[in-house]
Amino acid sequence: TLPPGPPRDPIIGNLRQMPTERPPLVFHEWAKTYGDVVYLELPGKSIVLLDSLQAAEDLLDKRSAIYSDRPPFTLYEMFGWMPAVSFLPYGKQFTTHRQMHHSYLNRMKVVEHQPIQLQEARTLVDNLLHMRIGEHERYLSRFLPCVITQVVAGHRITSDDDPYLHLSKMVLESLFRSGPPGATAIDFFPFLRHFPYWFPGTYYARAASEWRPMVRELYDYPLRTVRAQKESGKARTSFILSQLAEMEESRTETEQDMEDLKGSAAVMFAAGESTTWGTLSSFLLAMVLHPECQEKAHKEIASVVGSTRLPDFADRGSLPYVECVHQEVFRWAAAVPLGVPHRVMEDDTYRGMLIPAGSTVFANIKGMTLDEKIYHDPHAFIPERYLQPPHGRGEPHFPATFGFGRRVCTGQYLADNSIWIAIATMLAACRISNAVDENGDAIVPAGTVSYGIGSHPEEFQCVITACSPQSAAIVRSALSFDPDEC
Ligand code: HEM
Repeated sequence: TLPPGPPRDPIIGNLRQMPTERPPLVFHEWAKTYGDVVYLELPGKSIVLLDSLQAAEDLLDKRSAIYSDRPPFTLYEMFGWMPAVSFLPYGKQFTTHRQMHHSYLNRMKVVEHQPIQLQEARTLVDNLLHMRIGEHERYLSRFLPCVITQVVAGHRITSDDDPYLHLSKMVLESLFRSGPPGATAIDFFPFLRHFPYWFPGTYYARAASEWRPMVRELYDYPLRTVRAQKESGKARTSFILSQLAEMEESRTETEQDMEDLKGSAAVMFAAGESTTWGTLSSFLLAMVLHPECQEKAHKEIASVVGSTRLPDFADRGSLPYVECVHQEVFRWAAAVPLGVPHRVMEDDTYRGMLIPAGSTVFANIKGMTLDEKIYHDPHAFIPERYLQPPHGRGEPHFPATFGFGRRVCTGQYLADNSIWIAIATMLAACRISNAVDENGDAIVPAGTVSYGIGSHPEEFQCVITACSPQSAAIVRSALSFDPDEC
Protein backbone atom coordinates (compact mmCIF):
# COMPACT_ATOMS: atom_id res chain seq x y z
CA THR A 1 0.00 0.00 0.00
CA LEU A 2 1.00 3.59 -0.68
CA PRO A 3 1.88 5.87 2.25
CA PRO A 4 -1.09 7.80 3.69
CA GLY A 5 -1.89 11.31 2.53
CA PRO A 6 -4.68 13.85 2.06
CA PRO A 7 -7.65 12.47 0.06
CA ARG A 8 -7.23 12.83 -3.71
CA ASP A 9 -9.69 14.11 -6.35
CA PRO A 10 -10.17 12.07 -9.52
CA ILE A 11 -7.68 12.95 -12.30
CA ILE A 12 -6.13 16.01 -10.60
CA GLY A 13 -5.19 14.16 -7.42
CA ASN A 14 -4.03 16.57 -4.70
CA LEU A 15 -3.65 19.59 -7.02
CA ARG A 16 -6.35 21.57 -5.17
CA GLN A 17 -4.70 21.08 -1.80
CA MET A 18 -1.17 22.08 -2.86
CA PRO A 19 -0.26 25.07 -0.68
CA THR A 20 0.88 28.30 -2.28
CA GLU A 21 1.84 29.92 1.05
CA ARG A 22 4.48 28.50 3.42
CA PRO A 23 4.49 24.96 1.93
CA PRO A 24 7.00 23.48 4.44
CA LEU A 25 4.77 24.48 7.38
CA VAL A 26 1.63 23.15 5.70
CA PHE A 27 3.39 19.85 4.91
CA HIS A 28 4.55 19.63 8.52
CA GLU A 29 0.92 20.00 9.67
CA TRP A 30 -0.12 17.24 7.25
CA ALA A 31 2.56 15.01 8.75
CA LYS A 32 0.89 15.43 12.16
CA THR A 33 -2.24 13.83 10.66
CA TYR A 34 -0.76 11.28 8.22
CA GLY A 35 2.64 10.47 9.68
CA ASP A 36 6.21 11.34 8.67
CA VAL A 37 5.92 9.75 5.20
CA VAL A 38 3.11 11.40 3.22
CA TYR A 39 2.01 10.48 -0.29
CA LEU A 40 0.58 12.97 -2.78
CA GLU A 41 -0.42 12.66 -6.40
CA LEU A 42 -0.48 15.34 -9.08
CA PRO A 43 -1.32 14.65 -12.71
CA GLY A 44 1.49 12.41 -13.96
CA LYS A 45 3.51 12.73 -10.74
CA SER A 46 3.81 10.81 -7.48
CA ILE A 47 5.22 12.82 -4.60
CA VAL A 48 6.52 11.57 -1.27
CA LEU A 49 7.11 14.00 1.59
CA LEU A 50 9.52 12.98 4.34
CA ASP A 51 8.98 14.94 7.53
CA SER A 52 11.33 13.25 10.01
CA LEU A 53 15.11 12.89 10.18
CA GLN A 54 14.59 9.19 10.73
CA ALA A 55 12.68 8.63 7.47
CA ALA A 56 14.98 10.90 5.45
CA GLU A 57 18.12 9.19 6.78
CA ASP A 58 16.63 5.71 6.27
CA LEU A 59 15.78 6.44 2.64
CA LEU A 60 17.97 9.27 1.28
CA ASP A 61 21.14 8.33 3.21
CA LYS A 62 21.01 4.58 3.77
CA ARG A 63 19.32 3.73 0.45
CA SER A 64 21.09 6.46 -1.50
CA ALA A 65 21.91 4.01 -4.31
CA ILE A 66 18.30 4.34 -5.51
CA TYR A 67 17.28 7.72 -4.01
CA SER A 68 19.89 10.01 -5.59
CA ASP A 69 18.28 10.87 -8.91
CA ARG A 70 16.58 14.22 -9.52
CA PRO A 71 13.19 14.83 -11.14
CA PRO A 72 13.36 16.87 -14.36
CA PHE A 73 13.83 20.60 -13.75
CA THR A 74 12.25 21.75 -17.00
CA LEU A 75 12.11 25.41 -16.08
CA TYR A 76 15.68 25.69 -14.85
CA GLU A 77 16.84 24.08 -18.09
CA MET A 78 14.82 26.65 -20.00
CA PHE A 79 16.56 29.40 -17.99
CA GLY A 80 19.86 27.99 -19.25
CA TRP A 81 20.98 26.13 -16.11
CA MET A 82 22.54 23.15 -17.87
CA PRO A 83 24.77 21.44 -17.12
CA ALA A 84 24.26 22.13 -13.41
CA VAL A 85 25.09 19.45 -10.87
CA SER A 86 22.08 20.36 -8.72
CA PHE A 87 19.70 19.35 -11.52
CA LEU A 88 21.64 16.60 -13.31
CA PRO A 89 20.14 13.12 -13.25
CA TYR A 90 22.08 10.51 -11.31
CA GLY A 91 24.75 9.17 -13.66
CA LYS A 92 28.18 9.71 -15.16
CA GLN A 93 27.99 13.46 -15.79
CA PHE A 94 26.62 13.98 -12.27
CA THR A 95 29.62 12.10 -10.86
CA THR A 96 32.04 14.20 -12.92
CA HIS A 97 30.50 17.43 -11.64
CA ARG A 98 30.45 16.29 -8.02
CA GLN A 99 34.10 15.29 -8.27
CA MET A 100 35.00 18.71 -9.64
CA HIS A 101 33.25 20.42 -6.73
CA HIS A 102 34.67 17.95 -4.24
CA SER A 103 38.24 18.59 -5.41
CA TYR A 104 37.96 22.26 -4.41
CA LEU A 105 35.35 22.29 -1.65
CA ASN A 106 36.14 19.19 0.42
CA ARG A 107 36.64 19.41 4.19
CA MET A 108 40.44 19.73 3.97
CA LYS A 109 40.63 21.96 0.90
CA VAL A 110 38.28 24.61 2.32
CA VAL A 111 40.90 25.46 4.94
CA GLU A 112 42.84 27.10 2.10
CA HIS A 113 39.86 29.38 1.43
CA GLN A 114 39.67 30.62 5.03
CA PRO A 115 41.86 33.70 4.54
CA ILE A 116 39.45 34.88 1.84
CA GLN A 117 36.47 34.33 4.14
CA LEU A 118 38.18 36.10 7.02
CA GLN A 119 38.94 39.10 4.88
CA GLU A 120 35.42 39.27 3.42
CA ALA A 121 33.81 38.87 6.87
CA ARG A 122 35.80 41.89 8.05
CA THR A 123 34.86 43.86 4.94
CA LEU A 124 31.22 42.96 5.59
CA VAL A 125 31.41 44.17 9.19
CA ASP A 126 33.21 47.37 8.19
CA ASN A 127 30.42 48.05 5.68
CA LEU A 128 27.70 47.29 8.25
CA LEU A 129 29.30 49.73 10.70
CA HIS A 130 29.35 52.53 8.13
CA MET A 131 26.05 51.97 6.31
CA ARG A 132 22.78 53.87 6.57
CA ILE A 133 19.89 52.15 8.38
CA GLY A 134 18.12 49.78 6.00
CA GLU A 135 21.16 48.86 3.93
CA HIS A 136 22.11 45.68 5.79
CA GLU A 137 20.55 43.35 3.20
CA ARG A 138 22.64 44.94 0.47
CA TYR A 139 25.86 44.12 2.31
CA LEU A 140 24.80 40.69 3.53
CA SER A 141 23.90 39.73 -0.05
CA ARG A 142 27.38 40.76 -1.23
CA PHE A 143 29.31 38.66 1.23
CA LEU A 144 29.11 35.27 -0.49
CA PRO A 145 29.60 36.61 -4.04
CA CYS A 146 32.79 38.29 -2.76
CA VAL A 147 34.01 34.99 -1.27
CA ILE A 148 32.98 32.73 -4.14
CA THR A 149 34.35 34.97 -6.89
CA GLN A 150 37.80 34.65 -5.35
CA VAL A 151 37.46 30.91 -4.82
CA VAL A 152 36.07 30.18 -8.28
CA ALA A 153 37.80 32.76 -10.46
CA GLY A 154 40.59 34.27 -8.34
CA HIS A 155 39.04 37.72 -8.61
CA ARG A 156 38.45 40.11 -5.72
CA ILE A 157 35.35 42.30 -5.90
CA THR A 158 36.21 45.81 -4.73
CA SER A 159 33.74 48.07 -6.50
CA ASP A 160 29.99 48.31 -7.00
CA ASP A 161 30.51 48.16 -10.77
CA ASP A 162 32.24 44.81 -10.75
CA PRO A 163 30.87 42.54 -13.51
CA TYR A 164 30.74 39.62 -11.07
CA LEU A 165 28.55 41.62 -8.73
CA HIS A 166 26.26 42.40 -11.61
CA LEU A 167 26.14 38.72 -12.58
CA SER A 168 25.44 37.63 -9.04
CA LYS A 169 22.53 40.08 -8.71
CA MET A 170 21.20 38.68 -11.93
CA VAL A 171 21.51 35.12 -10.65
CA LEU A 172 19.53 35.93 -7.52
CA GLU A 173 16.86 37.63 -9.57
CA SER A 174 16.57 34.78 -12.05
CA LEU A 175 16.33 32.19 -9.28
CA PHE A 176 13.70 34.31 -7.61
CA ARG A 177 11.77 34.45 -10.90
CA SER A 178 11.99 30.73 -11.51
CA GLY A 179 9.90 29.69 -8.50
CA PRO A 180 10.43 26.66 -6.28
CA PRO A 181 12.66 24.01 -7.92
CA GLY A 182 10.69 21.43 -9.82
CA ALA A 183 7.36 22.83 -8.65
CA THR A 184 6.11 25.34 -11.24
CA ALA A 185 3.37 24.74 -13.80
CA ILE A 186 6.01 24.13 -16.48
CA ASP A 187 7.70 21.44 -14.37
CA PHE A 188 4.42 19.63 -13.89
CA PHE A 189 3.24 20.11 -17.48
CA PRO A 190 6.39 20.44 -19.62
CA PHE A 191 4.30 20.69 -22.82
CA LEU A 192 3.34 24.23 -21.68
CA ARG A 193 6.76 25.44 -22.81
CA HIS A 194 5.57 25.13 -26.43
CA PHE A 195 2.45 27.22 -25.91
CA PRO A 196 2.30 30.92 -26.79
CA TYR A 197 3.32 33.22 -23.93
CA TRP A 198 -0.19 34.53 -23.29
CA PHE A 199 -1.40 31.00 -22.51
CA PRO A 200 -2.12 30.53 -18.76
CA GLY A 201 0.78 28.82 -17.04
CA THR A 202 3.45 29.97 -19.50
CA TYR A 203 4.50 33.06 -17.54
CA TYR A 204 7.66 31.26 -16.53
CA ALA A 205 8.48 30.30 -20.11
CA ARG A 206 8.53 33.98 -21.06
CA ALA A 207 10.69 34.83 -18.06
CA ALA A 208 13.04 32.02 -19.09
CA SER A 209 13.56 33.38 -22.58
CA GLU A 210 14.34 36.82 -21.13
CA TRP A 211 16.81 35.55 -18.54
CA ARG A 212 18.56 32.84 -20.53
CA PRO A 213 21.20 35.10 -22.12
CA MET A 214 22.25 36.37 -18.68
CA VAL A 215 22.44 32.91 -17.17
CA ARG A 216 24.60 31.90 -20.14
CA GLU A 217 26.88 34.85 -19.44
CA LEU A 218 27.40 33.49 -15.93
CA TYR A 219 28.54 30.27 -17.61
CA ASP A 220 30.82 31.97 -20.13
CA TYR A 221 32.29 35.03 -18.38
CA PRO A 222 34.36 33.39 -15.60
CA LEU A 223 36.08 30.88 -17.91
CA ARG A 224 36.67 33.53 -20.59
CA THR A 225 38.32 35.90 -18.11
CA VAL A 226 40.42 33.32 -16.28
CA ARG A 227 41.69 31.97 -19.62
CA ALA A 228 42.66 35.45 -20.76
CA GLN A 229 44.44 36.09 -17.44
CA LYS A 230 46.18 32.74 -17.71
CA GLU A 231 47.45 33.59 -21.18
CA SER A 232 48.81 36.91 -19.96
CA GLY A 233 50.35 35.24 -16.91
CA LYS A 234 48.10 37.15 -14.49
CA ALA A 235 45.73 34.43 -13.31
CA ARG A 236 45.49 33.94 -9.54
CA THR A 237 44.86 30.64 -7.80
CA SER A 238 41.26 29.54 -8.37
CA PHE A 239 38.94 26.62 -9.03
CA ILE A 240 38.81 27.37 -12.75
CA LEU A 241 42.58 27.72 -13.04
CA SER A 242 43.18 24.43 -11.23
CA GLN A 243 40.64 22.63 -13.44
CA LEU A 244 42.27 24.08 -16.58
CA ALA A 245 45.66 22.87 -15.36
CA GLU A 246 44.25 19.39 -14.76
CA MET A 247 42.74 19.29 -18.23
CA GLU A 248 46.02 20.35 -19.77
CA GLU A 249 47.81 17.60 -17.90
CA SER A 250 45.39 14.92 -18.99
CA ARG A 251 45.16 16.50 -22.47
CA THR A 252 41.37 16.53 -22.47
CA GLU A 253 39.94 19.85 -23.45
CA THR A 254 36.90 18.87 -25.45
CA GLU A 255 33.95 21.18 -25.84
CA GLN A 256 32.05 18.98 -23.39
CA ASP A 257 34.86 19.33 -20.82
CA MET A 258 34.60 23.10 -21.16
CA GLU A 259 30.80 23.07 -20.76
CA ASP A 260 31.20 20.89 -17.66
CA LEU A 261 33.74 23.31 -16.21
CA LYS A 262 31.55 26.34 -16.95
CA GLY A 263 28.56 24.60 -15.40
CA SER A 264 30.28 23.51 -12.25
CA ALA A 265 31.68 27.03 -11.73
CA ALA A 266 28.32 28.71 -12.42
CA VAL A 267 26.56 26.48 -9.91
CA MET A 268 28.99 27.51 -7.17
CA PHE A 269 27.81 31.10 -7.63
CA ALA A 270 24.16 30.19 -7.89
CA ALA A 271 23.81 27.61 -5.11
CA GLY A 272 25.69 29.56 -2.48
CA GLU A 273 24.31 33.06 -2.76
CA SER A 274 20.72 33.15 -1.58
CA THR A 275 21.36 30.37 0.94
CA THR A 276 24.22 32.17 2.67
CA TRP A 277 22.45 35.52 2.44
CA GLY A 278 19.22 34.11 3.90
CA THR A 279 21.11 32.50 6.79
CA LEU A 280 22.97 35.71 7.65
CA SER A 281 19.79 37.73 7.45
CA SER A 282 18.13 35.27 9.86
CA PHE A 283 21.11 35.72 12.19
CA LEU A 284 20.62 39.51 12.29
CA LEU A 285 16.92 39.03 12.91
CA ALA A 286 17.61 36.60 15.75
CA MET A 287 20.03 39.08 17.33
CA VAL A 288 17.47 41.93 17.16
CA LEU A 289 14.87 39.67 18.76
CA HIS A 290 17.25 38.19 21.37
CA PRO A 291 19.67 40.81 22.72
CA GLU A 292 20.43 38.49 25.66
CA CYS A 293 21.99 35.89 23.30
CA GLN A 294 24.01 38.58 21.62
CA GLU A 295 25.29 39.85 24.95
CA LYS A 296 26.31 36.37 26.08
CA ALA A 297 28.16 35.66 22.81
CA HIS A 298 29.83 39.06 22.89
CA LYS A 299 31.05 38.46 26.45
CA GLU A 300 32.42 35.04 25.52
CA ILE A 301 34.40 36.55 22.63
CA ALA A 302 35.67 39.37 24.83
CA SER A 303 36.91 36.94 27.47
CA VAL A 304 38.49 34.41 25.06
CA VAL A 305 39.73 36.58 22.19
CA GLY A 306 40.11 39.85 24.10
CA SER A 307 39.15 43.25 22.76
CA THR A 308 42.30 44.12 20.85
CA ARG A 309 41.82 41.74 17.93
CA LEU A 310 39.01 40.06 16.00
CA PRO A 311 38.22 36.32 16.17
CA ASP A 312 39.66 34.04 13.51
CA PHE A 313 39.15 30.39 12.62
CA ALA A 314 41.68 29.20 15.19
CA ASP A 315 39.36 30.51 17.94
CA ARG A 316 36.37 28.42 16.87
CA GLY A 317 36.94 25.54 19.28
CA SER A 318 37.28 27.94 22.23
CA LEU A 319 33.96 29.72 21.64
CA PRO A 320 31.27 27.18 22.60
CA TYR A 321 28.46 29.69 22.99
CA VAL A 322 29.18 31.32 19.62
CA GLU A 323 29.05 27.77 18.20
CA CYS A 324 25.61 27.31 19.76
CA VAL A 325 24.41 30.57 18.15
CA HIS A 326 25.81 29.43 14.79
CA GLN A 327 24.13 26.02 15.04
CA GLU A 328 20.85 27.51 16.19
CA VAL A 329 20.84 29.94 13.25
CA PHE A 330 21.18 26.98 10.87
CA ARG A 331 18.31 25.12 12.57
CA TRP A 332 16.03 28.11 13.10
CA ALA A 333 16.58 29.57 9.61
CA ALA A 334 16.51 26.32 7.56
CA ALA A 335 17.73 28.22 4.52
CA VAL A 336 16.60 25.52 2.03
CA PRO A 337 13.38 24.50 3.77
CA LEU A 338 12.25 21.76 1.38
CA GLY A 339 15.73 20.76 0.23
CA VAL A 340 16.09 19.99 -3.46
CA PRO A 341 13.80 17.12 -4.50
CA HIS A 342 15.29 13.66 -5.03
CA ARG A 343 13.79 11.00 -7.32
CA VAL A 344 13.60 7.32 -6.47
CA MET A 345 14.76 5.12 -9.33
CA GLU A 346 13.12 1.78 -8.37
CA ASP A 347 10.01 0.64 -6.52
CA ASP A 348 10.90 0.50 -2.83
CA THR A 349 9.18 -0.66 0.34
CA TYR A 350 9.54 1.27 3.60
CA ARG A 351 7.80 0.25 6.82
CA GLY A 352 5.44 -1.84 4.67
CA MET A 353 4.57 1.11 2.39
CA LEU A 354 5.24 1.19 -1.35
CA ILE A 355 7.36 4.10 -2.61
CA PRO A 356 6.72 3.89 -6.35
CA ALA A 357 9.63 4.16 -8.81
CA GLY A 358 9.88 7.66 -10.27
CA SER A 359 8.34 9.40 -7.23
CA THR A 360 9.66 12.86 -6.43
CA VAL A 361 10.86 12.78 -2.83
CA PHE A 362 10.91 16.01 -0.82
CA ALA A 363 12.77 16.13 2.48
CA ASN A 364 10.89 18.68 4.57
CA ILE A 365 14.00 20.05 6.27
CA LYS A 366 12.01 22.85 7.93
CA GLY A 367 9.55 20.27 9.26
CA MET A 368 12.46 18.26 10.70
CA THR A 369 13.81 21.31 12.56
CA LEU A 370 10.42 21.55 14.29
CA ASP A 371 10.39 17.96 15.59
CA GLU A 372 9.23 18.32 19.19
CA LYS A 373 10.61 14.90 20.06
CA ILE A 374 14.11 16.30 19.44
CA TYR A 375 13.79 20.07 19.95
CA HIS A 376 12.01 21.59 22.92
CA ASP A 377 9.97 24.69 21.92
CA PRO A 378 11.23 24.28 18.35
CA HIS A 379 9.99 27.59 16.91
CA ALA A 380 12.00 29.52 19.52
CA PHE A 381 15.60 30.67 19.01
CA ILE A 382 17.45 29.12 21.98
CA PRO A 383 21.22 28.60 21.43
CA GLU A 384 21.58 27.12 24.95
CA ARG A 385 19.56 24.07 23.90
CA TYR A 386 22.82 22.48 22.66
CA LEU A 387 24.78 22.97 25.89
CA GLN A 388 25.08 19.99 28.19
CA PRO A 389 22.96 20.08 31.39
CA PRO A 390 22.81 21.94 33.72
CA HIS A 391 23.61 24.83 31.33
CA GLY A 392 21.35 23.54 28.56
CA ARG A 393 19.29 20.58 27.40
CA GLY A 394 22.00 18.66 25.52
CA GLU A 395 20.00 18.66 22.27
CA PRO A 396 21.87 17.53 19.13
CA HIS A 397 23.01 19.97 16.45
CA PHE A 398 20.60 19.82 13.53
CA PRO A 399 22.31 17.49 11.04
CA ALA A 400 20.32 18.07 7.84
CA THR A 401 20.81 21.75 6.95
CA PHE A 402 22.74 20.64 3.88
CA GLY A 403 20.54 17.77 2.72
CA PHE A 404 21.11 14.07 2.36
CA GLY A 405 23.04 11.17 0.88
CA ARG A 406 24.89 11.40 -2.41
CA ARG A 407 23.13 14.71 -3.11
CA VAL A 408 24.31 16.45 0.06
CA CYS A 409 25.33 20.07 -0.58
CA THR A 410 28.80 20.21 -2.18
CA GLY A 411 29.38 23.63 -0.61
CA GLN A 412 28.59 22.58 2.97
CA TYR A 413 32.07 23.09 4.44
CA LEU A 414 32.61 26.38 2.64
CA ALA A 415 29.15 27.57 3.71
CA ASP A 416 29.67 26.51 7.32
CA ASN A 417 32.98 28.38 7.54
CA SER A 418 31.61 31.46 5.74
CA ILE A 419 28.71 31.77 8.11
CA TRP A 420 30.71 31.04 11.25
CA ILE A 421 33.33 33.69 10.56
CA ALA A 422 30.74 36.28 9.51
CA ILE A 423 28.71 35.65 12.67
CA ALA A 424 31.74 35.61 14.98
CA THR A 425 33.10 38.86 13.50
CA MET A 426 29.72 40.59 13.79
CA LEU A 427 29.32 39.41 17.39
CA ALA A 428 32.81 40.62 18.26
CA ALA A 429 32.54 44.11 16.79
CA CYS A 430 28.88 45.07 16.47
CA ARG A 431 25.90 45.80 18.61
CA ILE A 432 22.78 44.85 16.67
CA SER A 433 19.57 46.41 17.95
CA ASN A 434 16.06 47.51 17.10
CA ALA A 435 15.46 50.53 14.94
CA VAL A 436 13.21 53.12 16.63
CA ASP A 437 10.14 54.88 15.27
CA GLU A 438 9.48 58.64 15.26
CA ASN A 439 8.34 58.48 18.92
CA GLY A 440 11.58 56.81 19.95
CA ASP A 441 9.88 53.43 20.49
CA ALA A 442 11.71 50.26 19.47
CA ILE A 443 10.39 48.67 16.26
CA VAL A 444 10.10 44.95 16.96
CA PRO A 445 10.37 42.91 13.75
CA ALA A 446 7.44 40.56 13.13
CA GLY A 447 9.95 37.78 12.48
CA THR A 448 8.01 36.51 9.46
CA VAL A 449 9.76 34.51 6.79
CA SER A 450 9.10 34.18 3.07
CA TYR A 451 9.45 30.75 1.50
CA GLY A 452 10.65 30.14 -2.05
CA ILE A 453 13.57 28.03 -3.20
CA GLY A 454 15.19 29.33 -0.03
CA SER A 455 13.72 30.97 3.04
CA HIS A 456 14.46 34.59 3.91
CA PRO A 457 13.20 36.83 6.71
CA GLU A 458 10.76 39.43 5.45
CA GLU A 459 12.14 42.96 5.43
CA PHE A 460 12.97 44.28 8.92
CA GLN A 461 14.84 47.27 10.29
CA CYS A 462 17.80 47.14 12.63
CA VAL A 463 20.56 49.42 13.87
CA ILE A 464 24.15 48.24 13.82
CA THR A 465 26.72 50.18 15.82
CA ALA A 466 30.25 49.48 16.98
CA CYS A 467 30.48 47.70 20.38
CA SER A 468 33.07 50.18 21.59
CA PRO A 469 34.99 53.14 20.19
CA GLN A 470 37.96 50.83 19.53
CA SER A 471 36.08 48.05 17.76
CA ALA A 472 35.33 50.01 14.56
CA ALA A 473 39.02 50.99 14.38
CA ILE A 474 40.13 47.39 14.92
CA VAL A 475 37.89 46.23 12.07
CA ARG A 476 39.19 48.98 9.80
CA SER A 477 42.81 48.21 10.60
CA ALA A 478 42.23 44.48 9.98
CA LEU A 479 41.13 45.23 6.42
CA SER A 480 44.64 45.67 5.10
CA PHE A 481 44.89 41.88 5.44
CA ASP A 482 46.25 40.29 2.27
CA PRO A 483 45.05 36.70 1.65
CA ASP A 484 48.10 35.99 -0.51
CA GLU A 485 50.33 36.33 2.52
CA CYS A 486 48.70 33.37 4.27
C1 HEM B 1 23.92 28.27 4.13
C2 HEM B 1 24.32 27.87 2.97
C3 HEM B 1 23.82 26.65 2.25
C4 HEM B 1 22.79 25.80 2.57
C5 HEM B 1 21.86 25.86 3.77
C6 HEM B 1 22.74 24.79 1.52
C7 HEM B 1 21.83 23.75 1.52
C8 HEM B 1 21.71 22.83 0.48
C9 HEM B 1 20.72 21.79 0.41
C10 HEM B 1 19.65 21.50 1.47
C11 HEM B 1 20.90 21.12 -0.74
C12 HEM B 1 20.07 19.94 -1.27
C13 HEM B 1 20.73 18.62 -0.89
C14 HEM B 1 19.90 17.41 -1.25
O1 HEM B 1 19.45 17.29 -2.40
O2 HEM B 1 19.65 16.55 -0.38
C15 HEM B 1 22.02 21.72 -1.41
C16 HEM B 1 22.50 21.32 -2.62
C17 HEM B 1 23.60 21.88 -3.24
N1 HEM B 1 24.39 22.90 -2.75
FE1 HEM B 1 24.13 23.92 -1.04
N2 HEM B 1 23.72 25.05 0.61
C18 HEM B 1 24.41 26.16 1.01
C19 HEM B 1 25.49 26.75 0.37
C20 HEM B 1 26.12 26.24 -0.74
C21 HEM B 1 27.33 26.75 -1.32
C22 HEM B 1 28.18 27.88 -0.74
C23 HEM B 1 27.59 25.99 -2.45
C24 HEM B 1 28.73 26.05 -3.43
C25 HEM B 1 29.83 26.68 -3.29
C26 HEM B 1 26.52 25.02 -2.56
C27 HEM B 1 26.41 24.08 -3.56
C28 HEM B 1 25.39 23.15 -3.66
C29 HEM B 1 25.24 22.23 -4.79
C30 HEM B 1 26.12 22.15 -6.01
C31 HEM B 1 24.11 21.43 -4.52
C32 HEM B 1 23.52 20.32 -5.40
C33 HEM B 1 24.20 19.00 -5.09
C34 HEM B 1 23.67 17.86 -5.96
O3 HEM B 1 22.60 17.98 -6.56
O4 HEM B 1 24.33 16.81 -6.03
N3 HEM B 1 25.65 25.20 -1.51
N4 HEM B 1 22.51 22.76 -0.64
